[in-house]
Amino acid sequence: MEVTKESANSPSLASNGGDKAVDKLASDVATLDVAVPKHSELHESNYEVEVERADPNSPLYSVSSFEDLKLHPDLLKGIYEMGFRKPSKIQEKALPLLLGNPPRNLIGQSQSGTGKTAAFALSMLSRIDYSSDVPQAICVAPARELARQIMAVIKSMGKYTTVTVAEAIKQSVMRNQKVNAQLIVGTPGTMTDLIKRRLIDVRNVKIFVLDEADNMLDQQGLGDQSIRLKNMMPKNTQIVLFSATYSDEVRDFATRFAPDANQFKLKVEELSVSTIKQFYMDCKNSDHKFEVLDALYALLTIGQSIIFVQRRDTADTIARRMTESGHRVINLHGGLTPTERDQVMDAFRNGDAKVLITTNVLARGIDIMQVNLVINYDIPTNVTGRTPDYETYLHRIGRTGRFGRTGVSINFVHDEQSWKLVEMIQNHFKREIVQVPTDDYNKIEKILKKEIKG
Ligand SMILES: Nc1ncnc2c1ncn2[C@@H]1O[C@H](COP(=O)(O)OP(=O)(O)OP(=O)(O)O)[C@@H](O)[C@H]1O
Repeated sequence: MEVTKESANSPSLASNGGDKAVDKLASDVATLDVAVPKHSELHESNYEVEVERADPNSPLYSVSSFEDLKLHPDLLKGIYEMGFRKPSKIQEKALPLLLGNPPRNLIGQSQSGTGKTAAFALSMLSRIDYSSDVPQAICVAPARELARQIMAVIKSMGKYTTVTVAEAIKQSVMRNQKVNAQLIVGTPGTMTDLIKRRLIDVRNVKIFVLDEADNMLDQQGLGDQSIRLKNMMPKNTQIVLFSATYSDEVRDFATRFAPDANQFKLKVEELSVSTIKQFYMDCKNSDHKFEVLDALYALLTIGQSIIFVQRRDTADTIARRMTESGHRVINLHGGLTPTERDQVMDAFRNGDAKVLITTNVLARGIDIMQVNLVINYDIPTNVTGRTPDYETYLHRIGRTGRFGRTGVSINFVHDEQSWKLVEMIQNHFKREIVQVPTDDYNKIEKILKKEIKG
């Protein structure tokens, strides 16, 4: 099998494009490492991606180029400058359907970290009439951090267009100020509020995107807001839903929310990404979990990691105890103010902080290439605590292993119930969750280093 060469220094970049301006830009950017995050182990990471992409069964595999997808040359410039060379499978398959006329709704599903954001961002940017200064594309996501991240992607992709953009998240809009941007990304509460107060005029909206759509339709409050929002849009608005997961019930609801949609579905055994290795550690009791965490972080110095807990107060406690123990950690949950949340997220994103403790608020969508370890300090469960929250589990571990890179996830088990939950998760996704010892740190170090390095 031939391995596709895709490093940022590839000389063959955009060689099949017809547009001179794009070719020129492609050769200009060929020497730039624009897509390379500050702290990544670049060469190994790119190698992993190349190998993964050569496999036709990989969600990153595609036969076409971005030029084949008939994107506007200005958008091609933007995506090449981001370091993208070839579409992923979901981008290759969804973009032609999303851009077709008359516009048709879409319910998209693809594994975590496989480029869904670009698929809907490029669709929004392609649908806008740039001569008209009114809102035309609206996107909502369940958390402010995710909305901000989507906005950053849109700004990069749209860099060579004249698109005007705005964020509809708490504290982003001045009181009573009208939002005239062509493309608006936000959280459903603030978006609803601004539309209701006629600060966003939705009469010319052509495309309405729900990222993490299953979550947006499923959660009580969010679901009602999403329906309300949809009802505010013009009748012929193209509705686009994306997620890595749709439980059967949500899929049913989604097909009513986005009628007559083109659909992409994954089978359950395709859901988890093979490059994310899954482990569990058998702790003696809930106190022992902290000791194991503490010892683990005395070993781990590579890359960045996220520790997920179920409750805000646990996040605070773990953060305090880890700090007392001499580790540098940061902590983010819904109890912080918007400004605090932004500061914490920015510190993690730019690599100033290496260990982030958080709740499910960051389980979905957050894309930071250098995260190579996810710890489920608490296993995600449904309200009863008796069954796993399979979707949240998949999204949480999907914060690592982005776009074909390797990653490790470790589940902490401390009693029969949590052990059962892990077993149920293993059976559900049909992927092995391997035990690592809690008492042999040499062995743990070896296992983790091997997997984290790929
Ligand atoms: N065609 C491409 N070539 C190279 N990198 C890409 C390409 N498409 C996306 N990426 C990169 O892959 C990473 C993951 O993409 P993205 O965040 O869109 O994943 P996702 O499918 O939305 O994941 P999640 O389900 O976790 O939300 C991003 O860093 C993005 O820049």
